[in-house]
Amino acid sequence: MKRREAITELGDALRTLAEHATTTEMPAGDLLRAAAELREIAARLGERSRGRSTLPSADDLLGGVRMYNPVTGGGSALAPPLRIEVVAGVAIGRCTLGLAFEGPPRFAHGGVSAMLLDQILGHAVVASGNPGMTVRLDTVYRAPVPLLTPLRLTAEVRHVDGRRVTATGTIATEAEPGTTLVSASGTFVGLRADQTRRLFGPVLQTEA
Ligand SMILES: CCCCCCCCCCCC(=O)SCCNC(=O)CCNC(=O)[C@H](O)C(C)(C)COP(=O)(O)OP(=O)(O)OC[C@H]1O[C@@H](n2cnc3c(N)ncnc32)[C@H](O)[C@@H]1OP(=O)(O)O
Repeated sequence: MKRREAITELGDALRTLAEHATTTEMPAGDLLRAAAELREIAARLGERSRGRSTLPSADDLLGGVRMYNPVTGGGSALAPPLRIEVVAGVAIGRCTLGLAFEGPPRFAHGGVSAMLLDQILGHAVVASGNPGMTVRLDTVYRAPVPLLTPLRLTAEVRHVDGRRVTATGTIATEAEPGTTLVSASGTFVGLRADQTRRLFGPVLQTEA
C-alpha cells in the first residue's frame, strides 16, 4: 500500500532526525536554522490531521496494523522500531537503540526497556488468543542495556486464568542471547464488553 510505504519513509526520516538532533554538536546558529525549517515542515503536515478518537486511515486495527505504535510502528518518530515475529508461541523481537534512548551514559533508559517489554509481552498475549491490557508490569534490571547494539527480546505466555493472562519476557543482546539484561513479568486482563465500549467506543464507531 503506497500510503503505508510513505508513512514508513517519513517515520524513518524522523527517526534519523531524532538521532542526529540528539548527537549533533553543530553550533547554535545551525540549530536555530534547523528548528525554523522543521517548524515549517511540521505546520505543513498539520494542515490535515486526525483527532484522538479517529484511527489513522492507514491502520487496520483488527488486522494488527498500527503504523504509529511508539514501539513497533514504522511511522512513529519515537519507535526504535522493534520488529516482532512469533515462533512456536514465543514472541521474538529485534531492535537497536540509538542515543535518543540514552538514560545512563552509553546505556538505555530504564523506562525504554520497560516499554519494549510491555509491547513484546502484549504481543505474546495477543498471539495466544487472549488479548488484554496490561494491568501490572514487574521489571528486573540485571545489567544495563547497551545502545547501538543489536538486541534480542523474547516473551511468552505462562498462565491463563479466566480473563487474566501472565506473560514473561527478557532483553538480551543478539551476541549473547543467553545473558538476560532485563526481565519482566506482566499481567494482562481481557476486557469485558462494557469496558471495551467505555474505553474504545468512540474509536470503534468511526471504524464501523
Ligand atoms: C498482532 C498485533 C499485536 C498487538 C500487540 C499489542 C501489544 C500492546 C501492548 C501494550 C499494552 C498496553 O500498554 S495497554 C495500556 C496500559 N494499560 C492500561 O492502561 C490498563 C489500565 N487498566 C484498566 O483500564 C483496568 O484495569 C481494566 C479495564 C484493564 C480492567 O478493569 P478492572 O476494573 O481493573 O478489573 P476487572 O475487569 O474488574 O477485573 C478483571 C480481573 O483482573 C484482575 N486485576 C485487575 N487489575 C489487576 C492487577 N493490577 N493485578 C492483578 N490482577 C488484576 C481483577 O482482580 C479481576 O480478577 P478476577 O476477579 O476475574 O479473578
